[in-house]
Amino acid sequence: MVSSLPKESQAELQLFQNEINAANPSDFLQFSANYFNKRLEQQRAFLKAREPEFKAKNIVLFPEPEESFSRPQSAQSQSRSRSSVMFKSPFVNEDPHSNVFKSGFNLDPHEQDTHQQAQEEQQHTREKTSTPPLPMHFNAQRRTSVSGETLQPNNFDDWTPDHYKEKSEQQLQRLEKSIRNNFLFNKLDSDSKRLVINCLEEKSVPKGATIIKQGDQGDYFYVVEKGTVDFYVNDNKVNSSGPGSSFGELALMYNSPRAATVVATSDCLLWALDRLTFRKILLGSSFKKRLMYDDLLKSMPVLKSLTTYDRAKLADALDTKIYQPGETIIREGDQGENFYLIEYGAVDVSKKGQGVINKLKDHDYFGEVALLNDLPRQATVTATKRTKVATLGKSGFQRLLGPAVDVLKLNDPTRH
Ligand SMILES: Nc1ncnc2c1ncn2[C@@H]1O[C@@H]2COP(=O)(O)O[C@H]2[C@H]1O
Ligand SMILES: Nc1ncnc2c1ncn2[C@@H]1O[C@@H]2COP(=O)(O)O[C@H]2[C@H]1O
Repeated sequence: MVSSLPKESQAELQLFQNEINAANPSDFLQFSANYFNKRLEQQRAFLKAREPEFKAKNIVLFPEPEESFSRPQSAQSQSRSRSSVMFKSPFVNEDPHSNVFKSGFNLDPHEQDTHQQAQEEQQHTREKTSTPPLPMHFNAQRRTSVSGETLQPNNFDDWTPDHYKEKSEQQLQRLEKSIRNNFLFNKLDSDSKRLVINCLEEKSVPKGATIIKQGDQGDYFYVVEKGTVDFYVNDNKVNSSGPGSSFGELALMYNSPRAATVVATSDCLLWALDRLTFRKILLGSSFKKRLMYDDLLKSMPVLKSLTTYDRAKLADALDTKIYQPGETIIREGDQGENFYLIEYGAVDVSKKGQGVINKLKDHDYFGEVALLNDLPRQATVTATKRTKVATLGKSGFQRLLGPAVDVLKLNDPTRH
């Protein structure tokens, strides 16, 4: 860490370091460029929402470019103004390299990995450092976009949060209680959290009212402050939930029709977040894992029987690990703790006295035998290439695989 830097910059570097440790990217520069542009976008969105507040204090966050250059200025002041107000990212459209970035940026979904632990560390670090004061020459207008961001399909440049309304102290206290244990909000850094909180709209719903109808288009995501709701899929009750829980994310995430009908089973007080803010802020952070693992989970034949909802819940529980060639992932005779899905790479399965008995690759799985049968590991699994796996802990394995467990049992390689 460069100790001469201001405290905020040091905190920022620490966050970055955490992300790097967790993702272990093979293309460091690509990863870094994406990371910092994302941070810039988040900061921009946060400030855009608070623009009126700053205007009232005569602070211009988003200066008009013409304004900056139309007034006659001394050479000295002009050059100062150019560098401070019109700072231009090297990745703007006119840059000769920009086409390279535009066409080649979505390289490898592998580089967008983030580890839950790192996110929690990030949250922890940010919680400790309050919103940094604006630097003297701060310019919120600076360009941020470089890549086709797969996780955040719309561009922040075109977006202002329409539903932004500073909450009263009393509302904030209530909200703090409702979202304290909601993992979606715990994943947000403090700026984004504040932005989301101020974009939430309060909605009272009487007992018996239908809040969401299966098949409808998605408009809002909901957090329950008070009351209880039931979920119905094709008229069958599948779930219920209460204060602190949230629902209505699937249609907004996947641009799909509502997957369930949601009915209030008591008078409810809800907080609603509009579709666009949800996609801009929550999708890329709180639901990052769902998007990150979506392709993998969809492509695995063993998981074909899972619904979108099941897959989403499963993705929430996954973690990523990368193994280098020659590394042992599972050792025969050990206790089983995890189930593994291979995102990419190759592994050998071997048994004492028998040598290699199986070879597995992209989109195969392993580690299920010990968990299904409560046995020690039945074989050793070793990476033969750089291998990236998604891991699911024992309790998640028992809770979240639903009908896929029957398929795993049927395919158990030790059955005969
Ligand atoms: N078993 C379930 N299947 C589908 N959706 C569910 C289920 N249980 C809860 N839900 C929630 O119900 C919501 C209905 O709207 P969405 O499809 O947008 O998002 C859905 C989920 O948040
Ligand atoms: N023929 C095999 N015998 C035992 N395990 C195998 C075989 N082929 C693949 N495997 C995988 O190797 C894993 C070793 O750990 P588990 O016994 O938990 O689960 C095992 C299976 O997922």
